Amino acid sequence: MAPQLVVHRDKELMAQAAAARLITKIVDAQAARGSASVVLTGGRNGNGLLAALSSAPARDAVDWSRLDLWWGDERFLPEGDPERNYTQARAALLDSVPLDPARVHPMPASDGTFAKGADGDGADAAAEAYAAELAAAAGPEDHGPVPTFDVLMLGVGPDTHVASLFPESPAVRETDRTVVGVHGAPKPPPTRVSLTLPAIRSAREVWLLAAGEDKAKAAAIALSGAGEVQAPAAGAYGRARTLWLLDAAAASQLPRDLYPPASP
Ligand SMILES: O=C1O[C@H](COP(=O)(O)O)[C@@H](O)[C@H](O)[C@H]1O
Repeated sequence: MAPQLVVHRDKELMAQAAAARLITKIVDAQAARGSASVVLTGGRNGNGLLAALSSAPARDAVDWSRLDLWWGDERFLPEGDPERNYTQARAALLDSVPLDPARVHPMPASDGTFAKGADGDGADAAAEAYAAELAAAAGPEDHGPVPTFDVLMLGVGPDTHVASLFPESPAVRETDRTVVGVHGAPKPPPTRVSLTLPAIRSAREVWLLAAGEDKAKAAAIALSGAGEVQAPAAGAYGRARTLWLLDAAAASQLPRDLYPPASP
């Protein structure tokens, strides 16, 4: 199924429109199934969306107590570290809405249970634990050891990485496990935990967020038929829908058949 593209004027508008879209999705899923499940992304665009959601008047339409939150990846750092995706999501939105703590599923931190030990940096064990948490939440109606998320969001990195799946890395080649430890990532911090492409593809809808000029080349490559090992964003798609949400700067290098220039 071909991805759908929506291009907004600038990154602020993109964040606001994506937040409005997410509110509607969550409300619809809660009406249809009683609860909703969303996978959050880190990075500038993901946090921009959460901040926009936090100030959206319609945010009170969501029943926050019936929302399951998961993460697509995490920077494997101590609890509370300002660079952790979880810490940033809390600051942008989560601390200001009445979530049910039992339904919030951050990826493990690098201190505590999964602290560095004789068997390595702990990220592989943390990944295994998160995979088990996902498997426990999956039901018979799901298609495997991961729940069928309503929406899974991914920021697109300037090098086409999504979650912590970097081009040509072992993690992007993973076909069996749903969550992996990532070692030696080219973007700091080097140690991370990430959903794999098979886990990402279990979502009903996958939304890729790309705003800013530094995302233009990545969007053009991923949407022009590149392979997923070279361009991980190309391998991120949902069961029912794949949606690229861009701003005009990130869309500026797209092939004309995908994003024709506006008529004069
Ligand atoms: O490190 C990460 O980067 C990507 C992209 O971030 P951005 O700031 O370039 O938008 C993000 O999607 C991922 O969750 C995060 O861990």
